[in-house]
Amino acid sequence: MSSNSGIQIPSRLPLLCTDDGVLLPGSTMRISVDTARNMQLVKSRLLKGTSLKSTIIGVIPNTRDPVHDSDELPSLHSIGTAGLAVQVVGSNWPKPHYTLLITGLCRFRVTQLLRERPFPVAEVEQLDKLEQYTEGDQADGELGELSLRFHQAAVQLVGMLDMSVPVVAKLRRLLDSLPRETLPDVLASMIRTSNKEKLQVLDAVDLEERFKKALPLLTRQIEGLKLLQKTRKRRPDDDKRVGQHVISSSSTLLSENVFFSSFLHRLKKMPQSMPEHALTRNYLEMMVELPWSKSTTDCLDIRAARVLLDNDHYAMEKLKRRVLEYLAVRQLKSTLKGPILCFVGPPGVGKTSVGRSIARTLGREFHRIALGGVCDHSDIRGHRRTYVGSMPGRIINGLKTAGVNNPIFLLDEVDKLGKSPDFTDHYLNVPFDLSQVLFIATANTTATIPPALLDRMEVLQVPGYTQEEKVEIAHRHLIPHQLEQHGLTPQQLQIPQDTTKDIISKYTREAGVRSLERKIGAICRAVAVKVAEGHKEGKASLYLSDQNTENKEEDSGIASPPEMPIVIDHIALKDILGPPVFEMEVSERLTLPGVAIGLAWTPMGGEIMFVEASRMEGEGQLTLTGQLGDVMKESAHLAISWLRSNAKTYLLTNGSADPLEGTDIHLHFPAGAVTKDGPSAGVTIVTCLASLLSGRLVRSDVAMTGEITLRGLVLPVGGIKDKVLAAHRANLKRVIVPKRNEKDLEEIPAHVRADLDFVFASTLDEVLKAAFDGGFPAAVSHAQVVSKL
Ligand SMILES: Nc1ncnc2c1ncn2[C@@H]1O[C@H](COP(=O)(O)OP(=O)(O)OP(=O)(O)O)[C@@H](O)[C@H]1O
Repeated sequence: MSSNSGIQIPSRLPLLCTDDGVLLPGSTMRISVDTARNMQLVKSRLLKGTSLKSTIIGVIPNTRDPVHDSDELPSLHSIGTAGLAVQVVGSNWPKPHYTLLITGLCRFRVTQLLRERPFPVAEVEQLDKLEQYTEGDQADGELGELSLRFHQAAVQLVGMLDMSVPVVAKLRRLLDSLPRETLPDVLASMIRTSNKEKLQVLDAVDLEERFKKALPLLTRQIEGLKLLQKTRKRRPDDDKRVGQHVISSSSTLLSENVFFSSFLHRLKKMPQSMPEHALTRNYLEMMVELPWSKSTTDCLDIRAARVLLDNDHYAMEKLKRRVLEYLAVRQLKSTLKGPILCFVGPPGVGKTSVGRSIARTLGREFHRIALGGVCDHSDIRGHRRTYVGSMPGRIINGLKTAGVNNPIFLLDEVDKLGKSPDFTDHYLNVPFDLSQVLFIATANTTATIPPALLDRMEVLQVPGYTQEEKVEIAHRHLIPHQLEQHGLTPQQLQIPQDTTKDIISKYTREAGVRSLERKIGAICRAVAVKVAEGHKEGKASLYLSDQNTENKEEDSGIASPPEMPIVIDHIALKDILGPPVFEMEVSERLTLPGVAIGLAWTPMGGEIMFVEASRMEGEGQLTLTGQLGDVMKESAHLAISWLRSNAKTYLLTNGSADPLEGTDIHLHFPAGAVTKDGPSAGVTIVTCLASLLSGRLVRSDVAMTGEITLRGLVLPVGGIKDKVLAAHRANLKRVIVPKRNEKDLEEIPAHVRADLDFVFASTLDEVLKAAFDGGFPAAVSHAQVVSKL
């Protein structure tokens, strides 16, 4: 029965012979292609063709044993399914082949084989009317009764599955929306059936016969399920597993079918180009899989939340307090649209893990969206659907992964975004209600967050940790966590606090605790090996005298258990982690005039920064190296100008009116790979140059920060807490900070403050006095001044 109206498939179709499955109309199947004929078909029809027609091919099941190497065309089955190739993926591994994603459209019969090479092409007769799927009118008589019974059985089957599995719920909705005559094909390809049984359904050209062939398959599945449910002990997850078992590979197929009718409808009207079809198909699939109305229920108990946050995180009091306030407000007024919280701080200080805890306290799904490296809006908002290879954006993909419409999204590294994102998805092109989603953002710095986005967020600073805080975090969280990860117990491995301090100061240099956690992991691995090997000796010797212990074991023939607990002392630490990576280098570098230590703030936390200067004969030129930004270069020029104009006061003239006369100065900021900018190095540059010009050494235990003016004033700068912590980490004793930053010291833990001698400077004169032993200028014997003025 050839169709007179609606969509007609071409009367000549290239034939793809499949060995591994039967494609039925209304289902989607992946077909692997590697025989010469099929490969040829893909190459010359699917990859070269541009019209819609060229993407429709005939898929014929191979009913005989495949004879791959033979040049003979296998005997072809006379009935096949016309399919639309929606995706072609090629690969050369393990051998050249293509994988096709094909959606079945309708049955056809081969009336005449026109040619066999390079791939078979046949004259075909279309058997199913395509538009019958869209009409959906109910049949009467035996057919009507059969279709009713079939529908009831299908409903019964779905009723036995767990409705909370999204794919099952989808299937349930489908059963009512799909025309009944499509059900035999759709269900036969979803439930467990052999290829032979599918073939019988395919061969049932007559609709009534098709219902008759497919109904027993459905009934068998129902009986099988009943048996399975009876014999299994009823555990809570059972139904779910059964559900997944039955419809395991059918999710693509389901979504395919929901919109199958409208899909075909659009197919009729669409420009005849293959990419458009593939795109529409992917789009529909995405639309169906999105959690439009599925959500979790918030279960917020502020007291429990506080306990959980405290249990998960040491210190970070300010942040935890703000998070609790935020949650409390949400609890009181759930409709309130709070700000987007943005945690800003160096890597490894627990920003992500606080986000995770918030999700746990609320009982929400958590999904992290990495924005680092996103340079294009389309990454977040998706591509317009009309582009070939277009994809939905990360937000929409995240929703699909989370499976609910109210997850917590952690927008990681919003500072690495080029521009301000807008969250309407281009690909979806219909608004998805994101009002239920709770967004939390993280960033290393606010400086590069797009202003429009920063405006909508409440920034919460998460500063780096002091050495003491790190020791606590290590002993309360990181060590127990790593022990558990490596299957060890505190009775097997102990890391004393002194060892932890050594790890922190000699093997890591970071504001957070990420490397620290990694080093602890390395220790656990080393110990786990020893425990598993069943060594006899514990402590340091465990790592040093492997050969002896092995010999002893060989002698006795039995591996004896290690002496517990294995305690990691300094020697064992060195054995496992190697020689210390960071030795204190500060004093060594300050043995010549023209070196001073500044304090820099970077997105990674605070750092000490050396500034070096040297002079040579020349014409008063200033050379700057070390990847400096414009602001930093300006600071250098300001510093030179101020020193020139105050040379007399500080006895720097060295015999001429201008200390730079006949002299070139080279100012270098080591660690050239890192771009440095900002005004806060001003005081350090002045000190470094004053040292160079005076020939006096800067105190080796002093670090400083502050912006300067031409008139020698010291202006306040940012990042004081991180900078002071860096100075403390480097074991420096005196820190010179701008007077107007004095208030910022409140944030610094008392024990750190107690270790340091702070000098609050409002003029450069005060800076220089504090930076040099005995003040500046002091009676310097070699700086005999002969003023020409
Ligand atoms: N205050 C803390 N208490 C307990 N554990 C912490 C604390 N801070 C960090 N950690 C632990 O340190 C590890 C790194 O933290 P996390 O990944 O959350 O850092 P992050 O700030 O998000 O880093 P990034 O910005 O690089 O993603 C985690 O295992 C986390 O649990």
